[in-house]
Amino acid sequence: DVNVVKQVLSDRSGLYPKSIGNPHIARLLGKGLVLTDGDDWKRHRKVVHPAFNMDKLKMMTVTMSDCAGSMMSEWKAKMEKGGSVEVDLSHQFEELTADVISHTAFGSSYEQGKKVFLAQRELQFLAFSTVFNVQIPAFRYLPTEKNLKIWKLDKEVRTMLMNIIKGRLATKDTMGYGSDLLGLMLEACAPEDGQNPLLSMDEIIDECKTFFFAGHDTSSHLLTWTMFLLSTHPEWQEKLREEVLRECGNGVPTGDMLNKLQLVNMFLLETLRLYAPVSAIQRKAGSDLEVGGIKVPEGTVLTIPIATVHRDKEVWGEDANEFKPTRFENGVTRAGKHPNALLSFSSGPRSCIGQNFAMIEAKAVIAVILQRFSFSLSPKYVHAPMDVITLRPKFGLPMILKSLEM
Ligand code: HEM
Repeated sequence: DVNVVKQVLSDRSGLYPKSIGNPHIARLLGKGLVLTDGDDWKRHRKVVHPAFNMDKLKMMTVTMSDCAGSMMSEWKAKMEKGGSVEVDLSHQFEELTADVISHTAFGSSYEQGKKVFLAQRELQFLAFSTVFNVQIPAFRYLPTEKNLKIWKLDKEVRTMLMNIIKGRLATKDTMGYGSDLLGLMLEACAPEDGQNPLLSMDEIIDECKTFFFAGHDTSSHLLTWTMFLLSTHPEWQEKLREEVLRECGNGVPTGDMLNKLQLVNMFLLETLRLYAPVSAIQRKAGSDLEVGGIKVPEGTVLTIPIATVHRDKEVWGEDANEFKPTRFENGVTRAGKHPNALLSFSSGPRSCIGQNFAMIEAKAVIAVILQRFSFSLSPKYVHAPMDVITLRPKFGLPMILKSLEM
């Protein structure tokens, strides 16, 4: 029931704190924005918020398109006679979004940032390999082979991030903090008149780790499912290409140009509805409560089933299971029977802070691909969406791309 979902997600009084069962994930993100609650969360959100200011994000579009440009140059280099190539887009977008987040978060410190990303990725794989196991609290303190590896990697990530941050702080008087996500965050957290910085070194490190965790797979899967739907709806592929060429020509799209891509926007929203990269989120009851008329004891885990709400006929109409981007032509709040029915980025105070970043990135990447390539699904593709924390195609997304350049 979307009204019950709203009751939970719009709460500002701490009735429904976050619920994270896996201790490795908690360790992975530490005190970053995703896992904090209460006053700590408010302090973190205040510091991170300015980094996602729309004007700042628009300036990052060139970086995003440049990263996509390098990916497409590799496709061109592999092209066979006749100008076509088959690639696994799911894998390509994992690499691309890693590059984008490393560049936009760490700018001039990109090389070190990429190393952090790779170490953190390994840490993530180790943490997720136990996500569905029964959690025995004492196990996380035992020096098992896996725990030793996790502790070593964790220390490496921390040291690398601390060195990047210390470097920034050392050069702030001559070069400023920098205009990347890290620089903007350091600026917002700088101490005023001899007071302490808003976030400690450990908390800034945890925010950097959170950017990688929260902003990588999610963005990558949005691109993957968008390309899947564009290839299975060639008439939409044509319409979107026409719009991109009309608004952006053949050059690198600017933030303002991307803003005018209405059909692309509608297409992305419909993709987010049918293939939401995060298909469920969790909270717990902070005390004995009543939720949707049901008595819920303190500590009960509440799961918000985003994917189920997104296909609910009572909310979206009889065509809820159909792919129909035009349902968003009058905006997100009017697409369903409830204004808060699209939950891909959640809603309320704890909604995704990176949603504008993700939408701009998706528009920039899809626009430059449409400018240069037409594409169709490879016969090798097997439709098997798999939900492991995020929703991905189990066997990848093999796609045949054809160059549109003469
Ligand atoms: C298509 C891409 C994305 C999707 C679908 C997505 C989805 C979500 C969802 C559903 C939540 C709420 C989680 C919960 O309440 O348990 C969330 C929160 C969050 N997301 Fe995203 N996200 C995306 C991209 C990003 C990016 C690019 C970043 C940063 C670079 C980011 C950073 C965050 C952070 C920090 C939070 C926690 C916000 C808070 O609790 O105040 N996300 N995201």
